[in-house]
Amino acid sequence: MTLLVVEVAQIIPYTGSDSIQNSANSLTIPLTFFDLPWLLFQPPKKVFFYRLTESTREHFHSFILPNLKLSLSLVLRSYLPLSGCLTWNQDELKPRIVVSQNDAVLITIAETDADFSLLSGYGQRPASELHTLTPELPFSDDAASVFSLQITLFPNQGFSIGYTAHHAVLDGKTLSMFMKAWTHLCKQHMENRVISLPETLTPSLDRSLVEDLTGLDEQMVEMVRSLRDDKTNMRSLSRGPAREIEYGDVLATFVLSGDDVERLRERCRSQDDRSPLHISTFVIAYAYVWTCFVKACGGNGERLVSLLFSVDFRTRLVPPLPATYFGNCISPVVCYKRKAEEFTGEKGFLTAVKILSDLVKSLSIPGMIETIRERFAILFKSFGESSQFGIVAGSNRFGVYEIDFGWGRPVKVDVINIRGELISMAERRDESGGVEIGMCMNKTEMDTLFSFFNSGLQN
Ligand SMILES: CC(C)(COP(=O)(O)OP(=O)(O)OC[C@H]1O[C@@H](n2cnc3c(N)ncnc32)[C@H](O)[C@@H]1OP(=O)(O)O)[C@@H](O)C(=O)NCCC(=O)NCCSC(=O)CC(=O)O
Repeated sequence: MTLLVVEVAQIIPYTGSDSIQNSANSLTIPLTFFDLPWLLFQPPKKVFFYRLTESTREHFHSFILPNLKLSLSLVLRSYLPLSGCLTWNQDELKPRIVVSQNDAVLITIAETDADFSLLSGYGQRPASELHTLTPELPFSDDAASVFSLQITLFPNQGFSIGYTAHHAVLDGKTLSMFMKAWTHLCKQHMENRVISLPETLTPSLDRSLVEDLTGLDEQMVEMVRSLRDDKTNMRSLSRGPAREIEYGDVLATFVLSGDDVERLRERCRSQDDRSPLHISTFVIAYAYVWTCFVKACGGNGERLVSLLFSVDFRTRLVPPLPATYFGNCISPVVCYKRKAEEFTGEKGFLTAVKILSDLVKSLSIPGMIETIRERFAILFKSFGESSQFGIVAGSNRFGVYEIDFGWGRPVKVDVINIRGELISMAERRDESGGVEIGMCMNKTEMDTLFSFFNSGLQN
């Protein structure tokens, strides 16, 4: 495939015709202890595919692109931090997001001759081609961009919107809310309606809502510093290199229908009717794909494996944060060092369900936030100690298939920064109750995984 960059534009938050309003586009907000550990992670990358019957170059450049750009500028007015950057001054404990007048979101406009139907499908797709649909997110020691976009035309087929975001600035829930807000304003603009965001899509930037009563900010900063490879610049905002995509890697989407989930739920109940299990769609889907993955990896059954997922604490804090809180309000929960053979036997799926069920149930135990630093520290220490470390990006609650700019819902949404046991999850596009699971690995491993996945559903 070839990808031609047509334009690199900067979109600044809309200020109207009144130049005095420009000063309203300046902002400084500190990171919280929820944000700080994510300085050590690679940025999330997602691609939304939109199929269009009319996607000639002419229509794309004269109609679609101007509407996307203008509505982006409009929505950035409410989502100012996205146009800024992270900085970490010598006299400050922690980094902050700084937005100055005329700061902008970098947007790359490209055109590709790749096969839209292939890349936006569910089967095995070349990971290297999918990666070309998301932009770089510039960073240096002194400053790191927060958010960048790439809009790619597949002439006469459709277009994709890919983003790369700084994880220390916002989590998946905020990113989904932003995308929905952008679509909301795009549709209002195209229909010549009054431009305004509903409360549910208006972010709350109020950092005073996240109280640090026990010095967690300082503890998190210390932890982040101790884990940096480069000890010469303790305030560096550089990140290590992203995991290389390997030649021959393919990304595929595994689907569990609502009926599949229900059958798997029944399988748990029939194997264990004593323990009160938390058998949500999320638990069933993660447990099922995890057991298939561990089986597909083969190898020594004694090897140690761990599994983790992120929890949204907005509704779990006392008092809760607004659902519209902008930033990170997530923290991982983990089951460490189980033997792989626990997941490969007849009761492997039930074992995984019980572990995940216990982790979800543990969330109601007081002290989850007070111990957040210790829990992250143990996590970072343990990364190298397990052969496989299951992690879920995304969620089956983000409603990504509702992200419709006015030309129809996306035909497909993919998390791109996944590989191996870092998997992604989303709800099904055309059915409530099911799940889509993204995975990326080499083709031979993927074939093996597919066969475990499909045969396991037929039992
Ligand atoms: C901890 C959890 C994973 C546990 O999920 P569960 O689904 O098992 O448990 P739960 O208590 O939330 O929901 C249990 C049941 O309650 C009901 N229920 C609860 N909340 C609901 C909601 N918002 N919409 C619809 N149903 C809901 C459902 O019936 C569900 O069962 P049923 O489902 O069977 O109907 C989740 O609560 C959570 O916090 N999810 C968000 C994780 C997150 O933000 N990840 C992104 C990380 S950032 C990232 O990765 C970057 C990026 O994305 O870009």
